[in-house]
Amino acid sequence: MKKFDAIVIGSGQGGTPLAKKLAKAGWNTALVEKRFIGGTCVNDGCTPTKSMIACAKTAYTISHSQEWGITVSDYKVNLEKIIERKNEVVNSFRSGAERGLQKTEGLTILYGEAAFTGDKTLSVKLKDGSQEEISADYVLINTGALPKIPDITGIDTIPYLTSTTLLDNKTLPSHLLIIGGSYIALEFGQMFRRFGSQVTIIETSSQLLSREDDDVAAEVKKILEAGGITVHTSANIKKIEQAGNDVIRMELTSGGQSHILTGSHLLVATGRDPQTKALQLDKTGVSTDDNGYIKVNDKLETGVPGIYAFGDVKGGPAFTHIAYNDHLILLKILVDKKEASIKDRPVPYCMFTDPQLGRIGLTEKEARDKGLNIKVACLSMEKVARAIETGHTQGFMKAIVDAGTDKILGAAILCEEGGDVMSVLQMAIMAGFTATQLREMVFAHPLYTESLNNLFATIVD
Ligand SMILES: Cc1cc2nc3c(=O)[nH]c(=O)nc-3n(C[C@H](O)[C@H](O)[C@H](O)COP(=O)(O)OP(=O)(O)OC[C@H]3O[C@@H](n4cnc5c(N)ncnc54)[C@H](O)[C@@H]3O)c2cc1C
Ligand SMILES: NC(=O)c1ccc[n+]([C@@H]2O[C@H](COP(=O)([O-])OP(=O)(O)OC[C@H]3O[C@@H](n4cnc5c(N)ncnc54)[C@H](O)[C@@H]3O)[C@@H](O)[C@H]2O)c1
Repeated sequence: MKKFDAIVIGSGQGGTPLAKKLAKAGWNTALVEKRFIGGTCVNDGCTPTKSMIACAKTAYTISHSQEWGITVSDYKVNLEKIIERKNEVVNSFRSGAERGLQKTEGLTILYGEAAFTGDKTLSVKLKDGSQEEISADYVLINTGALPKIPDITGIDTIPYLTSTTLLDNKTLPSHLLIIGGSYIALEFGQMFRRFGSQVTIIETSSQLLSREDDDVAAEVKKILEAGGITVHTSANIKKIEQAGNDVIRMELTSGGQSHILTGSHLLVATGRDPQTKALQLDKTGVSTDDNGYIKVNDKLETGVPGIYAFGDVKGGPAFTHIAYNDHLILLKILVDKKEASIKDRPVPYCMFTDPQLGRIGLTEKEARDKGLNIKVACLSMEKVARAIETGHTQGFMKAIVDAGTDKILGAAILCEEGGDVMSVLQMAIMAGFTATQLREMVFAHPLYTESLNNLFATIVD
């Protein structure tokens, strides 16, 4: 049995930098990865989707070029080329990360699947079929999540797609049915609509993006529908079946009415399940919740001292920047021997539809549910100079302000580059700036951020 100081399982956005930095700090470290270096973000998530969304935006701009006074007589979407471009970006990110790991002294990479045999001992089924037994004082689990498939009658009889397999599907769907109405459904839905597919989104909740305020969700729905996407909310899918070659038939109710939909392809985008099964956690004292997520405390430690879990596999917000921040917290605790915790850290995020939805802090609903005395600032993008000049007037900016302290509690920025505008507000929140300070701050003209002056002017009594 080979003995290490630390074993990191999974090379996601947390595991890769953590393994590298532990080794650089002098820890004899092993990194176990069963698939590709880089994990979900690089291989199946952020990188490939954002690369393809950029192509979809180009197609959209060309198809609407008349609005800018430019005539383009013809254009064609070449999905194979788009996938090729996406693969080039993914491969460059993956091989860059792999090279960085390979040249790190004190780091052993094991390409295989890890399973616990005891609290601090693991068996790795290597890709060449052999087995390696390893142990360490510290085991750090970063095994991520996989698409969740809901229990719907007939779903197992059809060749459904997931966010992973759709990325390499070289046939443009004539009609893409999408189950789910959150980030994955909306980013892929708009992307494929812009590539030329007919798209229908089927969501079980009463609104898209069920965690967001209803006015934000309604505006997103309006924008998607204006782009030609059909949306069913409050949907209950009764049955799915293959109804002949390339025809998928779905029976559902939505809004109290029965519907029969037919499509050429089906994307299942109903959330993700943690990758904990293969780990054989029953050989350890590590416990999971009812959904299989590993239970950790605010310091990311499981019930077994020395075993930690971080990133998506621990549950909570599933974003790359959260997995990355988890690794920084672990480094502080393990290497620097300092106090650090995930408690009360900001959780910004951005949905990469067009326009983007940048989000930070409390929603209006969350603030009201907490009984806070708030003011709500809201500015339509139709009143923003930069948006009018560039022709991006869909959406609005909204901020929640504490009526007593004038401090900003949260924001939803639904506009072109909404993620970046949200990040400016995130820094303002962290710095403790007031709404009045932002209303009076000098921003360069004509930027989207300049409109923060006008956004906060909407709540002046
Ligand atoms: C389509 C899509 C788009 C997304 N877009 C965004 C976005 O724009 N912004 C954003 O912030 N987030 C986005 N996300 C979420 C983001 O990708 C994840 O939150 C992030 O990748 C989680 O990283 P992680 O380090 O927890 O795990 P992962 O990146 O999932 O890595 C886990 C790794 O562990 C390996 N592994 C699992 N089990 C074992 C085992 N037993 N032995 C060895 N190795 C194992 C896996 O092969 C994998 O490589 C997106 C996700 C998807 C699916
Ligand atoms: N831009 C980003 O940051 C980004 C982009 C994509 C994914 N992600 C991450 O990936 C994770 C997974 O995303 P997701 O969109 O799959 O999951 P999600 O958990 O956010 O949403 C799943 C949606 O599917 C719906 N649903 C579940 N079962 C259904 C059914 N039977 N019929 C109809 N609808 C059903 C739910 O009500 C929910 O709206 C997210 O947690 C997110 O953090 C992030």
